Amino acid sequence: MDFTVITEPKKYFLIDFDSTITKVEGLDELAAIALKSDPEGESKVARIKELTDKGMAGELSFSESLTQRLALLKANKSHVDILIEFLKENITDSFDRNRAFLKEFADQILIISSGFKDFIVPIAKHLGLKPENVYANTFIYNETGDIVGVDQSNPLSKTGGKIEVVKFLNLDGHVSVIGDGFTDFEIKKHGLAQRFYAFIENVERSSVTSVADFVIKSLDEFLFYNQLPRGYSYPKSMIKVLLLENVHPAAKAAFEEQGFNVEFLKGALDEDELCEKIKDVSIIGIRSKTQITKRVLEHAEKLLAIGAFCIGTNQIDLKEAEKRGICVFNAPYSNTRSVVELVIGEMIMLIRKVFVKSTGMHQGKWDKSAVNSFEVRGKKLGMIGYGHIGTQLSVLGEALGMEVYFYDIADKMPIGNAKKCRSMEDVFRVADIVSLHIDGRESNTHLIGEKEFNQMKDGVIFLNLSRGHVVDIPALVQALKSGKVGGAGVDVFPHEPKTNHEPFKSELMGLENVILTPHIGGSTEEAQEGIGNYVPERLLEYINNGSTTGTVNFPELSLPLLHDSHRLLHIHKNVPGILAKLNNIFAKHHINIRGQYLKTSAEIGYVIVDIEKSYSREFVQDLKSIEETIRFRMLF
Ligand SMILES: NC(=O)c1ccc[n+]([C@@H]2O[C@H](COP(=O)([O-])OP(=O)(O)OC[C@H]3O[C@@H](n4cnc5c(N)ncnc54)[C@H](O)[C@@H]3O)[C@@H](O)[C@H]2O)c1
Ligand SMILES: O=C(O)CC[C@@H](O)C(=O)O
Repeated sequence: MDFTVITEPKKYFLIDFDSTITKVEGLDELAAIALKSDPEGESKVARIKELTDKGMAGELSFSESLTQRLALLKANKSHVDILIEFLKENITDSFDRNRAFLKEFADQILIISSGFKDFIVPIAKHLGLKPENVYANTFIYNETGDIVGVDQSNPLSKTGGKIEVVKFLNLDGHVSVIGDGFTDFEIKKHGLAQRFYAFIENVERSSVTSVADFVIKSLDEFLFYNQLPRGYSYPKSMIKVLLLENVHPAAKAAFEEQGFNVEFLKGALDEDELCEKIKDVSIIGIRSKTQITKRVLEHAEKLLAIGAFCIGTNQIDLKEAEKRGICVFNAPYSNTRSVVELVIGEMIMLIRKVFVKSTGMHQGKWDKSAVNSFEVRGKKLGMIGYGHIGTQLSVLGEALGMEVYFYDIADKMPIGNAKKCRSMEDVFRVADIVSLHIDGRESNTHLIGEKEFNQMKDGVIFLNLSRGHVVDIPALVQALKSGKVGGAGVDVFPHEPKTNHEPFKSELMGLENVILTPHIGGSTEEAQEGIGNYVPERLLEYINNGSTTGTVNFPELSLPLLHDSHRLLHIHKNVPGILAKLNNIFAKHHINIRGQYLKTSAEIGYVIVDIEKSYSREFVQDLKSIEETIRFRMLF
């Protein structure tokens, strides 16, 4: 073989091809293409894959694995052409998004592969790499184009071939090897490279990762560690996302698609567990059970954003999060319809005594009677809280022929014929059905107690699908037992089990005409899917672009997409003079500003500056060292 000896420049990147530059093993895919119409094709392909794995894991000598695979493969030139097109569609994601690096460093990037030049060279060209830097095997074809063997004079067709090739290249400089196989590690093992990076974006082999200097989930990580030009400012695979409380799988998929490192847990975590778990988490997704307290936030050194996969955010210390520069998002609309439908269903069941009758029937009791069973038509529906849910219920209630009354601490415009009341008491005095739709702010704790129940009509139907702590439960129990409240639907409780495996306990259990549901007002497939898409979109917009659209605790800014610039995101304490300090640093370093955005709240300021791509490390250091800085990020 005639290998050109490269001595310049000083840094070399030796990269494996199969399952590293592409998502798949070329020879396995060639087998699948060639054996597509072979009746024993599937078992042959499986056998070929098994042999590939054994070769890559070092369990079978490479030449043995190659010989056995080729014997099973009945391929020809036309199959190779199909394979090339297939591989173009299956470039590993992080290689695809870092084409700029591949092109810029093409002279220093060498593909060292036991695969075949026949398909590697076209892919290398496709990525802007140099065909002359591809070291790989070649097929031997007969005159009709069938693959009949491999060029045996090529050292790469033999066990230890990669070592021999790299020895021959005699590279004078710092050599890094990136690959998924044991034979890649062997280059380093034989002293021919300074570092071996086990590449696990496509496949992870413990025999390889256990011997690696670094295990990298993507090329982004390699480029980040080595401070090389890259498509992402920070590798997404190094950003940990923790999703709790069984949020919809769409959320997990949304983060994984972009290469984030996602951990998904079905239940909630208690404060101690969360304090431990949150230390290396950058994004957390929760529902209503996980309490993100001040103490939890004190442990959350890396946390950038919180996603509440629900409406309520009272489980999060929003002020503390803001102070720490952690942006919180929720899903204000996606489950409102589901709650409203459950309220309607429950009030009909309760006012007709359907639930009591059904329970009786299960015990063999036939009670055909109209006594104390009513229609909702013409009844007065009283709501406390007239927000997203209250207003929707107002419309559906009127559609059922009810008269709607509401009280809200904020000045809300009545929808349809709904009547605005001046106090809760005004609502209680008239309503046949009282439904709570207030938020869970702390001051609403025990908003409804003995005094409030006494203000209601005798036999009133009472519904709480808002938050558990807003009702004094012993007072409700008393009101139900005395008959003051004729029936109740309760979906939310002061203490709710963390998971489906924990038992539920409440003084409301066993009472007549009481529907208890396990906080499922928003738990429909439709609502959960909607939330599972909506919240990750907001979180990703923030992480990738800096936009805080829809935040519940941050200055809200919708930013244009980043184009041909670097974006600086500076979160600081809102005290006078910060903008001047920032601008002085820009002036000192002669930075050309392309766009600047600022929004403040009483507590913090959020400044975004888009600048030209060239600037010094000292400039970044100066920005970070502004005393009032809470958080600083760069995006490109
Ligand atoms: N059961 C469930 O599964 C479920 C599902 C979704 C929402 N929720 C809960 O339902 C509640 C309402 O949700 P939303 O989307 O309509 O919220 P929202 O923020 O749109 O509306 C809440 C309204 O309550 C008003 N309010 C707050 N305190 C009040 C008080 N003391 N007196 C009168 N009005 C008061 C606010 O001004 C606001 O208009 C929230 O607590 C939410 O967490 C529960
Ligand atoms: O799904 C949940 O855990 C909470 C649902 C509901 O209470 C909400 O706030 O949206």
